[in-house]
Amino acid sequence: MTDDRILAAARRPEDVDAALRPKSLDEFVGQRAARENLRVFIDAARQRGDALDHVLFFGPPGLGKTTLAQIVAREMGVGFRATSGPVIAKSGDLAALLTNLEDGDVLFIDEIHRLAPAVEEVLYPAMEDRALDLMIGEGPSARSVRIDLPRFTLVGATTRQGLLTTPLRDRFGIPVRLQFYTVEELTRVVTRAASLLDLHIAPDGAEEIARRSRGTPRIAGRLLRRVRDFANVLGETTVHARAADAALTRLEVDALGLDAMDRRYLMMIADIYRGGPVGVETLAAGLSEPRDTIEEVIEPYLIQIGLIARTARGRCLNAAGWKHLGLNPPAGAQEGLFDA
Ligand SMILES: Nc1ncnc2c1ncn2[C@@H]1O[C@H](COP(=O)(O)OP(=O)(O)OP(=O)(O)O)[C@@H](O)[C@H]1O
Ligand SMILES: [Mg+2]
Repeated sequence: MTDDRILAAARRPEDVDAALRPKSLDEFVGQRAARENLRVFIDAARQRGDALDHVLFFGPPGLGKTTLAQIVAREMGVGFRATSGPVIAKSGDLAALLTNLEDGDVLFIDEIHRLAPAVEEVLYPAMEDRALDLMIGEGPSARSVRIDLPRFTLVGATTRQGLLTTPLRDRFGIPVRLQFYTVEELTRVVTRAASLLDLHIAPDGAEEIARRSRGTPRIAGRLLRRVRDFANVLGETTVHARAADAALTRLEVDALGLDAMDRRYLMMIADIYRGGPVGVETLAAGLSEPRDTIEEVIEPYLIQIGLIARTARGRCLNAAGWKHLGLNPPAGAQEGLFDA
């Protein structure tokens, strides 16, 4: 279900992200604080001729974590090796990866919150001392041997910073939280992507797509492609706001950029739970969606734009949420408590 959503922020095969990926920090739109800090740390490391300290990127899907990881390697002028938490099954797999790195390389571990505990243990001395502790032999005669590793930078990415163990989190010298993009930033992302796709788009057309992209560049790129399809079929040479709006409405992306799944989620809180509070497990069961999807993909943006609130007792619909659904909160609903 979730995979079919045009607005799902998770990567899909047809996204061909690579074509639209910015290749340098200067090309990368938005995330100003993160960009400026990275620039300083990269320049400093280069001046010292040292590897960059380990970097952790965290934030909702599609905001540019993988893209920034690649940019870090490029700006440092070093090699880039990529893997992901669930792929590294055994500690030996990670040991093999680490011993094969070249001096200064970036090792990118996506979904780093999903590393097996035994694998994570190998990572600690590797990150801290650039060393690998290997056990040789078994039983009473077993002993541990320390192997030195090349200098390297671990770049981790996660959508769930809260699921990282403290020892792992503490070993990243440069933690970077990615934020949802503003409409102005996404307008630049759309304009840039359109020119890479050889599509003429009017400023109001780019802004219309930007406003409906859930603060997420990946979604902006995807919506742009679908709008392009409609424009092609209709024989429009330049995409204006009206054409973008017509295409997005047909795709059931509403004025705030919410899709059918978001509206089902909001309706469930409104209709069945009178605005909440309602627990996330209950919502997950009612919507037949995994709890992770609700928490990582659906909720962050709805919270960001103030339609719902996450409280200790569960999720509540805010006044703006009721309004967006075109409904009035029932007398005595909880929302007023959280809107102030
Ligand atoms: N700042 C940006 N400017 C322009 N395009 C961007 C920017 N950030 C991301 N993109 C585009 O958005 C898409 C998704 O980015 P990316 O794959 O880096 O996201 P992610 O955070 O790694 O997502 P996930 O959590 O699913 O792995 C890519 O096509 C990329 O080109
Ligand atoms: Mg990624």
